[in-house]
Amino acid sequence: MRYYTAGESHGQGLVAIVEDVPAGLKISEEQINVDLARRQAGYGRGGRMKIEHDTVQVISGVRFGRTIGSPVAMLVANRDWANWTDRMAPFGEPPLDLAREVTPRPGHADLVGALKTNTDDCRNILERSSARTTAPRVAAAGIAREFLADLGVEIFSYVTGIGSAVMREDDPFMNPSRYTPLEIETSEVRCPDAEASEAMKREIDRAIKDKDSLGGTFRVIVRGLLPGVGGYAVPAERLTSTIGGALFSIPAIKGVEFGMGFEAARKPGSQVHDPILLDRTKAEFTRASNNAGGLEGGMTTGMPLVVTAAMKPIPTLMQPLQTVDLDTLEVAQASKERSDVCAVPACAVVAEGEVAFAIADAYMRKFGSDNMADIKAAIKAYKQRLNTVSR
Ligand SMILES: Cc1cc2nc3c(=O)[nH]c(=O)nc-3n(C[C@H](O)[C@H](O)[C@H](O)COP(=O)(O)O)c2cc1C
Ligand SMILES: C=C(O[C@@H]1CC(C(=O)O)=C[C@@H](OP(=O)(O)O)[C@H]1O)C(=O)O
Repeated sequence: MRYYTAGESHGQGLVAIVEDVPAGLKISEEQINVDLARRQAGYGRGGRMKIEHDTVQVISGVRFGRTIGSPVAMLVANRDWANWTDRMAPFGEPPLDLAREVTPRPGHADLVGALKTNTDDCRNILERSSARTTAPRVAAAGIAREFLADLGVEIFSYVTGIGSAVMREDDPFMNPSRYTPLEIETSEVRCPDAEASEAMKREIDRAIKDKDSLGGTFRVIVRGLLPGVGGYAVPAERLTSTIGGALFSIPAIKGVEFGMGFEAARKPGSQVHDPILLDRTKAEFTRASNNAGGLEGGMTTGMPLVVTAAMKPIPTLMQPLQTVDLDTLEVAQASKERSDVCAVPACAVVAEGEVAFAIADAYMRKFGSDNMADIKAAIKAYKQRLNTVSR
């Protein structure tokens, strides 16, 4: 299963096409819209989120609520397009008073993108490098999420830090299931710890006051995974690579850690690797700990997948940094677009979708891809074999 997207931040809308979708998968437009709304929320989001109310329009590949085995095409419209029709028109002449973007923002794609594509207007770059493009990605991920949900796999995320306000957890890798979705989603920063949530909001308030911006960290958890999904033999099939690459494809992601992550590099092996146990009542192998975060040798262990990612601070600053004017080549202040101050809670929702895609694709490689009934039959046979092995 894979997806493609097209669309600019202030164009008519954004399109996603999902390929390799098994037939017979139930799809709920409402559920996709719930995820689109979750992606728009979060303390610290900017004025654009008051304009947009993202909803998905499914254009192909679904009939009476179920996939039919063809690519699924989806559209998320830009409400803001109404304010940009002159400046973003696909055809015709640009307006005479068209303001070009010539003061590239440090930290955004503006300068390097303009150099690369030979333009003197950074708008051509920022329109597509904008994280607005994560809206169709979340819509597309809805297909992967429905696929996994149908197989008993659950994905959620929560924010673990914003700026210097960090949530303390005693053992996040062994027992990441103690937080309920309600606790997470009712927090304005999507953090289940009430005290940490308040500290994070204070941090964002301070950044707004200082005309600054913030990044942070979040964790994605996947439960209900079967062991042995992914691969050790072919580099591209290692889930560490596909999930890591998918997370790094999200704008502003600068770090990814599985389980104990970088901390593992500072500890001896005896304190890192997870002892193997046999649970005789369930006839399955299990682990005494989950420092690996659910992956060994590029494959799922059957323990929860625990992956943490770091997002850098938002590049657009209301007190802009120094840049160079591309027209005059003189010192200038970077452009000051309307902007989010912090988008870590939204980014975590985007990350859930990316992780869902990587895992859905690996499930289909292992269990088939044509239709849900065959996939479920293959999973049942696999579970029976594992059960026999451990008995
Ligand atoms: C959900 C989300 C919202 C974002 N909102 C903004 C924003 O409002 N303003 C901004 O300058 N950057 C924003 N960014 C970050 C930029 O898109 C990102 O830093 C930029 O594309 C450069 O890519 P890089 O950080 O990977 O180098 C956002 C990122 C995400 C994931
Ligand atoms: C539109 C979204 O995010 C945008 C990401 C973004 C950027 O530069 O990445 C800049 C802002 O857009 P605008 O310039 O229109 O205010 C954000 O609002 C969205 O997430 O839906």
